[in-house]
Amino acid sequence: MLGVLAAAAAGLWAWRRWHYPSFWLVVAFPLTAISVRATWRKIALGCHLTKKRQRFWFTTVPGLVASTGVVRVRRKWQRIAVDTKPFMWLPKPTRYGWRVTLHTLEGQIPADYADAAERLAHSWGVHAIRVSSPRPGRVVLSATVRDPLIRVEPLPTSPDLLKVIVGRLETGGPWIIDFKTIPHWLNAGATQSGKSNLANALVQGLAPQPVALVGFDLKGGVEFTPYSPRLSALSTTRDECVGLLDDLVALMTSRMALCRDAGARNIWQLPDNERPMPVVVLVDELAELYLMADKSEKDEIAKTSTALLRVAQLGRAFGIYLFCCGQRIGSDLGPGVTALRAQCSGRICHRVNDPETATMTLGDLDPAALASARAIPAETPGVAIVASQDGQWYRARSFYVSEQVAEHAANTWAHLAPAWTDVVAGHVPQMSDADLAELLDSIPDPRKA
Ligand SMILES: Nc1ncnc2c1ncn2[C@@H]1O[C@H](COP(=O)(O)OP(=O)(O)OP(=O)(O)O)[C@@H](O)[C@H]1O
Repeated sequence: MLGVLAAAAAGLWAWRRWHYPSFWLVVAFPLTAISVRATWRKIALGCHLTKKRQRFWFTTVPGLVASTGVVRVRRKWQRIAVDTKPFMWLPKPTRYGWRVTLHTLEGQIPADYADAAERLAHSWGVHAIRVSSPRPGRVVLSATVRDPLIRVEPLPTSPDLLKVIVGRLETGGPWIIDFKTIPHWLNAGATQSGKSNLANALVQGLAPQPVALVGFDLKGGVEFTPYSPRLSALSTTRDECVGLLDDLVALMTSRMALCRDAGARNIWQLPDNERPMPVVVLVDELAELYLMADKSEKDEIAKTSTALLRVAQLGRAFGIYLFCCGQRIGSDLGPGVTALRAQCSGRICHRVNDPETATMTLGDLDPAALASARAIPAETPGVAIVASQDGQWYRARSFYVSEQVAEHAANTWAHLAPAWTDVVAGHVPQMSDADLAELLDSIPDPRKA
């Protein structure tokens, strides 16, 4: 008997160890679902999610004090106030845990459940609970049993232009940076938080696409110089930055004229053979563009700041996109930064040292997002809070892309880098849709690299 039990336990352990997804579905999830349903009343009470409602109560021993300790029962049938829990549907399994729909009680809003999320997670012993509301009166609790971002496996490359899969969301879905939907991005984080790794993932993803890449690297060029074969332009000093920004503004003005003459509102409405190549501008250490060593730099900084802001304001329609990285992106750097931040709807906040940076990067998001950003541990570089236009925020982690891998991609696809003078002169049209589809289909899968 003992031998059979030991063999069964060893079998279950091996099953869990070698094929967790099927073990979760067949063994662990049904037990978890039963336990979630069985404990809901007590947990809802402990998390203050119940409401008092009048109910008929039957007691076999009139005269005793009822279990709530409040009501003295005099008759067998009595109308008393009882704690009612929100109605819970059956939990459903997900890739990393489970989710369940609840009916809110009168006067409750999804924020009440979001406030209680941490208590719920501790009560059920899960990694995290996220709250969403698909429609009024319903709240969905999504539980992740284990942190899915401890280890992230690469995904296939995206088959679309200007779309790069850079990591995974905590939901298990891909973390996509899509410049066509969200043209400008801010990527903030303390040192060693994973900002450069994300930029590497972006370079690796964009290198095989027909886009012109431009780098601003005021860390003396240490970050982007290895990728220079695939960059059409790279500036590493303040002077070079001013010149390159002038080029970008001139490029934008000429594209504006092109669109106006063709009666188009943006470059994507132009015919195939006239559409210019999109430009992605990567900025590392944004603050350096705004820092003033002495007063003689004041005019130069004002010029840089205005040009960058113009690119951010008007670039979207004319195929110029920004990806700005920095340790601090605060208002103390001047009004130019605040205005630029307002134009960047894509926000990525890696681990930060001070709550202020999280607030500055993630803006007026849900306070839970700020708390989550501050709680990112140093042991998991690359984990970030990502906010985009859908108003939702997600925990996500970038794939690990070493400098060598990104450099290899930059060298492999160096022939796709157009000369900057040609881009500025408008001599680099975008490929036809058929050629573009063929090129994007030919990109090798990074999982096989
Ligand atoms: N997604 C990830 N998975 C695993 N390791 C990562 C990931 N992202 C970053 N790292 C590791 O964390 C360390 C710091 O990353 P990175 O250089 O990108 O940080 P950073 O924020 O750019 O730092 P700094 O501002 O000092 O340049 C590196 O050793 C890198 O290999």
